[in-house]
Amino acid sequence: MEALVVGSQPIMSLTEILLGFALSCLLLVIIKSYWQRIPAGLKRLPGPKGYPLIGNILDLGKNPHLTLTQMSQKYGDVMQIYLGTRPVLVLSGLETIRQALIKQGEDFAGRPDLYSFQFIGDGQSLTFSRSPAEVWRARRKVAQNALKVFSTAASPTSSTCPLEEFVSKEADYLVMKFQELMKEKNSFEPYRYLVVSVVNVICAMCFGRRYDHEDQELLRIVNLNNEFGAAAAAGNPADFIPVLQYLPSSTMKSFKALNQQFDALVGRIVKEHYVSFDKNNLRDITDSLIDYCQNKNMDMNANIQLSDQNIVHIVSDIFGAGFDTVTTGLSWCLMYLVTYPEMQKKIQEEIEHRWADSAEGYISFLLPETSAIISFGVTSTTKDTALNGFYIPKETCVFVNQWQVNHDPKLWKDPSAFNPERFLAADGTGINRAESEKILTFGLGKRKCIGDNIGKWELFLFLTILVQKLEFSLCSSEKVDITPQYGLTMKCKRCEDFQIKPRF
Ligand code: HEM
Repeated sequence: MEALVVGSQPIMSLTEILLGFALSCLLLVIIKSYWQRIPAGLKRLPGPKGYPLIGNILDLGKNPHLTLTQMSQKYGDVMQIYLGTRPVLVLSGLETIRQALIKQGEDFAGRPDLYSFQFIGDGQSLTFSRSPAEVWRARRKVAQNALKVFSTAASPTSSTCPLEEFVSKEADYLVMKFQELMKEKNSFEPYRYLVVSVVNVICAMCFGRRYDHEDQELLRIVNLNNEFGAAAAAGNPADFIPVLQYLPSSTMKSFKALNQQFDALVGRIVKEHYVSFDKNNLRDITDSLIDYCQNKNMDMNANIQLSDQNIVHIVSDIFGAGFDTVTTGLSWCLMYLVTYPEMQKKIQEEIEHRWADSAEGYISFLLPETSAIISFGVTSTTKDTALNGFYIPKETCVFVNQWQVNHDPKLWKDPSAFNPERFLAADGTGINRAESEKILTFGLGKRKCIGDNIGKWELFLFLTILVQKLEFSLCSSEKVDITPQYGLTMKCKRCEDFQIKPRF
């Protein structure tokens, strides 16, 4: 090999020179990815230093919501961490979050291009895909419309809306089932029964059918979604360290498989709907989407077309988003009612004496206190932007720390204490709107949950019927641990010690 020679001494071989050059290039690429040019007048995002390649992943620990809340006290409401090699903007503080998601809503309305998102709904999901803004907006509108028709409009055969009918049926089933379990075992764990009932409600809305609680197809749906929740909560390292996408991963393999199974299942039900579809008798959300699709396809001026496959994805999205959240909210409510029996008594008295206006009563204070169950919202920036004077490039992944807002001592007196009465209006009549609007449950702005009213209404109805007919308590006098378990939805620990007494 030729060598660089000074006098008679070679000081560097050509191989060494090439290697040095390659390393310098690599170093430059790494520095460039961490070091961005900041436009004049704006500041660089503050945040903790991370390790090369893994960034701050190890700092997050088992409770990222708590760690990031702590970090925000040091670095502020707008800070940047690194997960692997990906910069992530973390937003805290209600005013900062309102500024970003509402006042600058268009800038923060994207979804990040996480590797795992492309396997949800074949990369076409309404919730997770990165489809162009106008396509996402049109699909969101279609989904909102379909939800409205089957959740709030009066059904032709009844004075109540379909959602009310579905929930009443399921709540009555639960009342019967809990009594049966008491006879058999003297105590029970409620979550596994609540989840099947909540799935049945969303099945009734989406597919017009109620399943028997032992039905194998229903249990498969429940299991697939439990697995999805577990995979999402565990986090996927390949989303943040791209090189891992090319290595075999058993977690990723089962995540892909369960998404395919879920789509195949919904696809089959949608196909059956096409066969029996009758334009003059729309039975459920799936029919309403098919109808929309056919009308749009006939309308040559329609700028956004919905394919049959898109229908499958919209139904899957509504279905997937609508039951883990509601079940978790409901199980928290029951957990608090057995932990604070005096609250249960108040609700029961109120239901008996003021049934008609109980929507403004104790349950409506209990719900915001117990159903703020989402730790983080996850969005991304759609263009280069600025927030609170900091520069934020296009396509930055954004974590919205909802947990921090819901436990912020600047917003709440004694934030960790159970105190539904914080939502009571000063004159003692009804709910204090300004206070309840400070709670972040359903996100804010362009990406806000489209099922918020359904979710609230469902929780209210389930709870009212259950508490009216049953008295819930725990069989052991030991204090239960009600520390939330970290996940995108924060769950309570399963508890086998529930018992009930029928009230009439
Ligand atoms: C207590 C119950 C619920 C909670 C706490 C909840 C919470 C949320 C949150 C935090 C988001 C994300 C907002 C963001 O990205 O900033 C969301 C999105 C969404 N939710 Fe809900 N949700 C609930 C019930 C429901 C129900 C019942 C449905 C449907 C029937 C639903 C459908 C959706 C959909 C489709 C999205 C995605 C919207 C989009 O990306 O444009 N949710 N929800």
